[in-house]
Amino acid sequence: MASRRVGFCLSVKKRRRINLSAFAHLCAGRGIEVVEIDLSRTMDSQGPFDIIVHKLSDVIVEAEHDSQSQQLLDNFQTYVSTHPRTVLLDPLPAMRQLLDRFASYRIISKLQNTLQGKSICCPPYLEINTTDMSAIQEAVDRKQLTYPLICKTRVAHGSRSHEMSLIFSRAGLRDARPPCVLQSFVNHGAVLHKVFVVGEQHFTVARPSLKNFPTGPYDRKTIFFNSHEVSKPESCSHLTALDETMPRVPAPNEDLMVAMVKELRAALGMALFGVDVITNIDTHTLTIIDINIFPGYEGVPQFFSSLLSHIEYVLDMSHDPKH
Ligand SMILES: Nc1ncnc2c1ncn2[C@@H]1O[C@H](COP(=O)(O)OP(=O)(O)OP(=O)(O)O)[C@@H](O)[C@H]1O
Ligand SMILES: O=P(O)(O)O[C@H]1[C@H](OP(=O)(O)O)[C@@H](OP(=O)(O)O)[C@@H](O)[C@@H](O)[C@@H]1OP(=O)(O)O
Ligand SMILES: [Mg+2]
Repeated sequence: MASRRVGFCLSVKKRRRINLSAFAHLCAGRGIEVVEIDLSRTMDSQGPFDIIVHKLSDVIVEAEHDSQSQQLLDNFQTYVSTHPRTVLLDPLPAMRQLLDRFASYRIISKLQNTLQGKSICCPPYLEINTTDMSAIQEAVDRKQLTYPLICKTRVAHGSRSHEMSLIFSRAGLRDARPPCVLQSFVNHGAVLHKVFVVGEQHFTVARPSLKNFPTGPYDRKTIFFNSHEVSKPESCSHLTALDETMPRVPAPNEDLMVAMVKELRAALGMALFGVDVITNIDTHTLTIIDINIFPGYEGVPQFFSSLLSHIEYVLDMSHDPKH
């Protein structure tokens, strides 16, 4: 079998975390060569590639205000468009939707309609584009969003996108920093499930999450936090500590997760993504709070073997004359 080449285009942080040399070793046993792409060099000099696995979200976000990142992105895009036989995991337009929380919550809301009757939902939310306080207050009232509200930046990826706040009353709305999403906080017993998707497969891991709060509004100062302080495996924050007497919420139903992942894969047109779900402690409704591009897959020992099978599957399909 002729050797096949997989290019990886990742940030320094991601490369450090992922241990690419271990994956390269696994691939070598299947006649697949792994190449780390250096975006600052010409792509042609590093190719050819049968497939490119990337997480260009940082570069795309930076390209908005940085011409050097824009140049790197242009070079990458030129290579991709002049090499149509190179498969991209995942396609850039598909990935771009998830850089914008406005777009991703629209996708989740649609899914709620597609999976009607299956007890899956998206928390009620608003897209905020204005600094006009009275307009924000009026929109919150009109949409009947319940307090507390969680405020998330419109940009969904990159270091600044994880700074959030919990707003407890109308007065607290002044702490919202547009453009952002205001979303009703859903009590879920401080447990989050991360559903990590790799093509046809998915893996679910439990993580710490924000604790329950009494339904508002009430007079309390806005809490500012970084999402990575509350929902990483090692997170240990006063915001996640739950009262011992609180009943435990059931784990999400697996059939429901299968249906959710299938619909989302089709809706997104992506293979490598993560869905963060919580279970409403009152209604037991599965609630989708976030979708992430190429997440960390921490706690998924099968990630490498699963990624390799997916790459092989995609390459076989792309060489099959019937496709
Ligand atoms: N609507 C909600 N109701 C209750 N808790 C929520 C809600 N949305 C978010 N959270 C809590 O806030 C945390 C961060 O939210 P979210 O996943 O949207 O942030 P993120 O920065 O996109 O995270 P990630 O690092 O997974 O991309 C969640 O892990 C969860 O604990
Ligand atoms: O920090 P990790 O590596 O584990 O992965 C995180 C990833 O960072 P990365 O850039 O290193 O992939 C984040 O990406 P950015 O939003 O910052 O772009 C985001 O997708 C998180 O959801 C991931 O956490 P997880 O969902 O897996 O807990
Ligand atoms: Mg996210």
